[in-house]
Amino acid sequence: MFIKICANTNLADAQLAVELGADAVGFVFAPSKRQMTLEQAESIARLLPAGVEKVGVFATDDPYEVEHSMAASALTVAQLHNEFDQGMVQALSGEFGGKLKIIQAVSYEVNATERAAADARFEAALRAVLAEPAIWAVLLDAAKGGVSGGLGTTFDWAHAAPIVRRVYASAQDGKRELPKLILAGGLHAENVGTAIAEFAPWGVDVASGVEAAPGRKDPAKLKAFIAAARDAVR
Ligand SMILES: O=C(O)c1ccccc1N[C@@H]1O[C@H](COP(=O)(O)O)[C@@H](O)[C@H]1O
Repeated sequence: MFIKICANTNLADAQLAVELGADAVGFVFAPSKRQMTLEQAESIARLLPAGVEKVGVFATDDPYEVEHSMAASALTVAQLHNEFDQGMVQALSGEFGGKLKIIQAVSYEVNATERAAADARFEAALRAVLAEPAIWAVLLDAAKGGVSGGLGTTFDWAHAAPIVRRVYASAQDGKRELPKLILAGGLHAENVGTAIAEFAPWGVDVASGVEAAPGRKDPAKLKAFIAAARDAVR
C-alpha cells in the first residue's frame, strides 16, 4: 500500500512521516490553509531521502507553472488538483519526455442536487483520465460545491466504489497498465481500513485526518494512520 501524507508545511512533520513509513509526502501550492511556496517546499524536499516521492500539489491551468516548479526542484511527482485538462497533461508530460509522474485528481461531488447527473460527470471524468497514458495515478477526492482538496470530507464509498470498479474494468484493454488508484478525501486512522476494503486502492492519501491543526501534523494521528493503512492489507 502506497501511503502519501499530504499538505506538509515544515521539515519536522515531513521527516516524521517518512520515519513512520510514508512512501510520499506532499506540498500544496494550490490555494489552501496549508499553501507553501516552491522555495519553502524545496527547502524541505531536498532534505528527504531519495526513495520518498515528493509531490507538488497544483491547481493551475498553466502547464508552464507546473513545468517550472518540477524542473527547478527536488519534487518528483506533480499532482494536478484542477479538473482534468488533457492538453495540459500531454504538454507537461511531453516536456519531461514522458517521464514525469503525474497524479490527476478526480472529485466526487458530495452535495449534488442531481445525484445521477453528478455520478455521470464523475464517471466520465474518471474514464477520460484512465484513457490518458501520461497519467501515472488517479486520486479520488471529495468535492463540496465543486471545491475539492484538503476538505477532510469523505464521500459515499459504497455508492462510488462500484462506479470506479466498472470504469476500471471497461478501460482495461490488456495493452497497457492503467493509472494507479489512490484514494483520498476525509481519511483518518479509524476509517482508512474500511476505505481500503471498499476500493482496494493502490494507495491512500491524507491531509486533514493526521493534523493537530491545519498545516501541523499530530504525531499520534500520523502514526495510527500509517499503521492502520498497513494493517488493512496484511
Ligand atoms: O490539503 C489541502 O489543503 C489541499 C488543498 C488544495 C488541493 C489539494 C489539497 N490536498 C489534497 O486533498 C486531499 C484530501 O484532503 P483531506 O485528507 O480530505 O484533508 C489530500 O489527500 C491532498 O492530496
